[in-house]
Amino acid sequence: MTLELLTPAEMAEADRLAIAAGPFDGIGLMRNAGWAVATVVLARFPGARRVHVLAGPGNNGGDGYVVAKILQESGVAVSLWASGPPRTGSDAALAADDCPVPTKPLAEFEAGPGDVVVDTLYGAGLSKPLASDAARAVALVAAKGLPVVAVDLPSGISGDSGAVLGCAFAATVTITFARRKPGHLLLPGRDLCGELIVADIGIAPAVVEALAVKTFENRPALWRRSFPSPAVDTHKYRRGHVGVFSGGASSTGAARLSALAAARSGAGAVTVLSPGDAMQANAAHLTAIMLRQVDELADLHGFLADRRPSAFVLGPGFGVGDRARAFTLAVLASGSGAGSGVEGLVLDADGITSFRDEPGQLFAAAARPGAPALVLTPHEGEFARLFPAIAEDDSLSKLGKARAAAAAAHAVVIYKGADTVIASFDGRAAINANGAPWLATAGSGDVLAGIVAGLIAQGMPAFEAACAGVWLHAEAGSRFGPGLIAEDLPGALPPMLRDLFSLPPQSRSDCRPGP
Ligand SMILES: NC(=O)C1=CN([C@@H]2O[C@H](COP(=O)(O)OP(=O)(O)OC[C@H]3O[C@@H](n4cnc5c(N)ncnc54)[C@H](O)[C@@H]3O)[C@@H](O)[C@H]2O)[C@@H](O)CC1
Ligand SMILES: Nc1ncnc2c1ncn2[C@@H]1O[C@H](COP(=O)(O)OP(=O)(O)O)[C@@H](O)[C@H]1O
Ligand SMILES: [K+]
Repeated sequence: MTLELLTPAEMAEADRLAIAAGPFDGIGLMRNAGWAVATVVLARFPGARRVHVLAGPGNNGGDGYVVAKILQESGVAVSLWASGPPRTGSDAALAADDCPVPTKPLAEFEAGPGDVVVDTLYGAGLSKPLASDAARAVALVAAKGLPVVAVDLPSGISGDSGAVLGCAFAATVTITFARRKPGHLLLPGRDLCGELIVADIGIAPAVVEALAVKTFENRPALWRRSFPSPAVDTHKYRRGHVGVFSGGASSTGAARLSALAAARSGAGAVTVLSPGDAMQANAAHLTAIMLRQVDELADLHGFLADRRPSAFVLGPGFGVGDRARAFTLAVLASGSGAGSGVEGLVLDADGITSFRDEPGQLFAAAARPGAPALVLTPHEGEFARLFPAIAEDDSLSKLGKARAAAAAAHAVVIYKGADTVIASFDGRAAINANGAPWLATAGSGDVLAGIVAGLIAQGMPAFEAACAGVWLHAEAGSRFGPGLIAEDLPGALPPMLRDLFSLPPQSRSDCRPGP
């Protein structure tokens, strides 16, 4: 499956370019779309008592007229309910002229048990909350529990953001065209699409390539090519060395979770950097992971000089304050970012919160030429602390917010949640969709931070490492399932890694480098 996600505007441009390039004109693409939908309706609902096609005023409605015609010609009982006539001269008007099924006003829509609804009210062109006739149809279908086949998107869902404008259908199956849209993966859109089918309607790959899309679904094909694989003659320090900062005596567990995850992700060496008062607690619980006392900046500089770490995690259980800020800025000041030295810093939890009053200090340090890559891993609350203006901007989707934050911070931002978005300051972004609610458990984020740092330490570029880490973490949680606690996650990684290494080598990556 292709990874590119097209915004509705990009999809409209793809339609335009495809029509210009041929062989299909607008009505040709619409007929292909209608056929794809009718095929799904016939295959999935062979016993439908009646199919109700709800047609809107735009080209989404145009698809509906094609579907109604094909279904009626296939012997299905069809009712066609329209919210209004299509705009004169549009492809939808051509489709309506060619449709033998009489239309009835949407405001009078009725349906009964055993019926199926095809939703072609609004797709990519949804621009405002559903009007009363459409909202009434949504409520009636929900009350009767009828299956809905949504075309392009369930009406009411924004293709850009996945948000519900007013109200929306909850579809059993959604058929979209050429490529998925962000609203198919972002919540609540993802949930309301039901099963998602991407139909080929004759838009050539070259058309999509011409759009130079920068938004992707996060799947292994996006980053598999740069996933670190140990050379046969490697040694442990060539596999990267991660330093994980521990909190004080009463909060050491989070750092150890990160450290274990970094080791499981393949880093050759991991050291927990512990304050003196927590050395005993850490020593009692570490085996393969190394331990070093770091109280002052001078201790950190000693570690940097002696052990040449390639990535750090700072934040889990660390405590909020001056010390977190000083260590963060020292790490960001240390790296060469060019193959030797510190390649990256994953700043999580308390590390993020420590900069709530002076985010500019962090962002300037990350923007310094040659600085290690900064990866921020905020959940919603932490995001709002570091990026309050972006968090409050209701015009931005989660995708837009993550992108804006990454640009502001000169960082890779992993905006966590059930629909985690990974965004880079270079404009690339990916939406993750393989997670499961079992991941919502204390310490789960600490493990994610460790995986990402482990991958960066092994030489994976920060955006790819962030995407790979999010995917592995989510996959581990989903496969483990009920009963998951954070301690289980590092140990659940090896089967995922084995699967990754058994994938055939890719000849190309779908992830274009940034500018
Ligand atoms: N030839 C083409 O351009 C093709 C278009 N396709 C279909 O065309 C759709 C996009 O068509 P459009 O751009 O016409 O967009 P839509 O059909 O989604 O709706 C746009 C129209 O509805 C109005 N509108 C938006 N939200 C409204 C609301 N809540 N209440 C009342 N009116 C509202 C807009 O002002 C506009 O007139 C796609 O989703 C896809 O289903 C496909 O058939 C493929 C080919
Ligand atoms: N409902 C959910 N579905 C999928 N993933 C989730 C869900 N809720 C949380 N997660 C994931 O679990 C992790 C929780 O991280 P975080 O909130 O930092 O927890 P903690 O601070 O306890 O470690 C994140 O990676 C997040 O994306
Ligand atoms: K629709």
